[in-house]
Amino acid sequence: MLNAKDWQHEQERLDLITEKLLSRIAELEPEVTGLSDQVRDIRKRFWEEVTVNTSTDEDFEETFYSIKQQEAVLSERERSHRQRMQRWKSMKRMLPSPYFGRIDFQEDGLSSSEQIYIGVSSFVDEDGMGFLVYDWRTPIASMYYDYSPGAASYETPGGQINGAMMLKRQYQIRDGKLQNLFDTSLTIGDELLQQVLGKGADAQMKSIVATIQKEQNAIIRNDKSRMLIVQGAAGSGKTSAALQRAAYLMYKYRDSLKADQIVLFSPNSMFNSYVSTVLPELGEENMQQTTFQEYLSYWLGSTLRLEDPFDQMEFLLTAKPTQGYEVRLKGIQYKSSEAFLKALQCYALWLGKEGMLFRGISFRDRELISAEQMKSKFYSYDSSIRLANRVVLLRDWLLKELNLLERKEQEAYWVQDELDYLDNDQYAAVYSELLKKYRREEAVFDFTEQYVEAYGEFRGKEQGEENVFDFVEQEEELLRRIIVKEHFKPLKRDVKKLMFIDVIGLYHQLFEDDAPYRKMTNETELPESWREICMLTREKLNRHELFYEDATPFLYLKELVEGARTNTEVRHIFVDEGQDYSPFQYAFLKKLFPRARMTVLGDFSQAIFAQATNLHEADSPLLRLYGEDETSLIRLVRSYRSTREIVEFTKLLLHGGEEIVPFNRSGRKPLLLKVGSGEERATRIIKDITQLKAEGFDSIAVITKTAAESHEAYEALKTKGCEGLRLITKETLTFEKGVMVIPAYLAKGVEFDAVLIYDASSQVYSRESERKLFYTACTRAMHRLLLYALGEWAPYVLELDTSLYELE
Ligand SMILES: Nc1ncnc2c1ncn2[C@@H]1O[C@H](COP(=O)(O)OP(=O)(O)OP(=O)(O)O)[C@@H](O)[C@H]1O
Repeated sequence: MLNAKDWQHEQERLDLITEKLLSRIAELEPEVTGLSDQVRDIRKRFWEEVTVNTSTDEDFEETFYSIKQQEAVLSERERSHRQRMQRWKSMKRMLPSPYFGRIDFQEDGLSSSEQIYIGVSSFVDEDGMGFLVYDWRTPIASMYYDYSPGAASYETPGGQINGAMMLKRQYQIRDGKLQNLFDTSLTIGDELLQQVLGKGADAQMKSIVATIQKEQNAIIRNDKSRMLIVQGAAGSGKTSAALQRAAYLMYKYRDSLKADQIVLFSPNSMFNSYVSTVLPELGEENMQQTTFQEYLSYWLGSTLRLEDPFDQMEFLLTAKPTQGYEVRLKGIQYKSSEAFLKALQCYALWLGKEGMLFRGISFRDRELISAEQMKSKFYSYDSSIRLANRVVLLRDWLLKELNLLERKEQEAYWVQDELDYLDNDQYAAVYSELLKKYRREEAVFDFTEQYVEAYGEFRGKEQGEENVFDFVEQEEELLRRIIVKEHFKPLKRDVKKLMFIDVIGLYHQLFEDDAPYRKMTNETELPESWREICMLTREKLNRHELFYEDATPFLYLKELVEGARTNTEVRHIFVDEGQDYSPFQYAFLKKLFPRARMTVLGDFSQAIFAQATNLHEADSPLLRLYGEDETSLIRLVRSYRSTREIVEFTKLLLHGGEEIVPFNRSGRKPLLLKVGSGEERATRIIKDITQLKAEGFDSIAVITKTAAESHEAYEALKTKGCEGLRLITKETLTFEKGVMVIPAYLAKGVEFDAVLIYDASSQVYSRESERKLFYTACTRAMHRLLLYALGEWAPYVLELDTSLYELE
């Protein structure tokens, strides 16, 4: 056990490290500022230092090397400045709490053990030889997360190092003062973890480096698999593990991996703000963060109005179970499936033989090139050439045709009209623009020869009047060319953007009827109500709109026809809330980022979208995406977010199907309250919120099923005088502490001190398909969970054993 002497010894060491840090920071300070001045200075005087002389070959060579040398000096200074700056910043960040852990490790064959202190960055002794603090991401530090005292080992590039861990100690240090010390045995610091988890929710997610658990460490440091799937219970630290993993990868591959080569797909923009501080807290730059919806909209551009996933969700949650509802649901399921993906691939093959649709090119109400002409040209190419390559051939042919047509067009009447309408100033402006362009970039014009002639005439005119007539003639011809060229520019631009392909028509064509669909796609098993699905899809497309479930297939088809627009820069993709993506969307991501590794984190028990993907069962399409050998699956079953009482309650909402082990932190049982009226509920909720605030909870969410219910709840609570209440909608960009009303699907991934389920009655939650949404809402609670019902309880609550909750 720790005694006063140990404590004193540790405080002394801490003081020593703090002193060293302070002195190194002070030492670097003038250098850091001085160096940036130097770099600025060199940049400014760059050309003063090089002698530019190109008279002879030797002079030229000398100039060349002088520039090269100056460049090298500059980049060396810049690099050294960057490095020092980073060191200086990391030491400043370490100062309040230089380390959080220590292990004493004796390597096999050595006679003594080494004390290894672990912190958010490394801190090396002045002589550069010894580590005073090891970065948590170093190989040796991994033992801190993986072992209890006893036999231990770690991997290095040179092989495995074995030995014995004699001690494992944890520290809580604040502002350079030792607050607490724990020697741990079995798991790391249940005591420290208890303290960390007992705290209140924050507006921003925190890093967990001091208390990473062994199974989380396996996720963080896994760099073998192309695909890493993490199926983890609610609150098991999936998001946390993902963020520390990004930090780990940036450290391990710091020479080759930049922050913008990692992309995180998150469930919504508010979540992005919630997690955005973790990496900077760890001294790393943020990775790229986006949502799948954002990505789709970006690629779709303005061609079609895209429904957003939350509107899709709202429809599914609020629509009555009419036939239309069932058809939409069936459509979503089919369009999300691998079967549809295969159907589209077959469709693309079929298009290689027949059925391509083009859009004719028109100009001033005349068709210049018809769709039929394009089609016959397209199918005249060798059929063994890939579809997308034939599209390129057609594009080049169209550009040539347009050049010919452009030349012909110069004689058209409308050109004469435009010429007549040019006033003198416009003439002069066009002409002087012409001159400037000519001088700058002769090659811009493909009629240089004539221009030079005209230019010559112009000079002639300046010298004498004889050549005026010639010049005017030339000038008119040039102006005609310019006028037509300007008008043809958008046509050519559209051709370059492949807008002559009727992608909407191609997608539409798929949904025309039963028999053609089978023929075009080789599909044998059509979903139920296929005709109705077709009709619904066509109606939407005719309005130039796209259902959310159609967006990925539409873009996929576009890629198949036009060729893939892949991103080869991105090396790692993280997909959080991965259960909410369809197999189709995964296949699309893989195609878009062919050089990236993928980390998918999710919980099938929280699958709230109709297109959900099971992440870990044997038949999961995710396991097939990169093949078994390239795939690792890690399961997290321990839940850290909620108290044991809340976990026990929520776990049984799922019939105990998933294995979930609560972390041993106790609190009050969930409270169930039946209310007689909406007014009574509002009054009671306000009273409960006041009480919760008085107990010190400052992040409180009233969770509803839908956005519509959120509005209703917000109005009801406001009318009754609830102060400081915020309404969270899909447009909300930042996550803040306080009291809020939020629909369950937007609360995904975030957490609150207390959660109040606005209406847990069977009037609101009755469908079996909404069980997971209800579960997701309840699992957002860290310390307190309160449920209200106007009428009978939802069936999932009625099934529960009454010992799991308090009733009022
Ligand atoms: N090793 C850990 N040390 C300290 N806190 C942890 C640890 N692991 C998880 N937590 C905390 O548990 C909470 C839940 O973590 P996180 O949000 O990462 O879980 P999740 O699995 O993504 O949850 P969900 O799927 O329910 O959204 C967070 O407050 C996080 O800080």
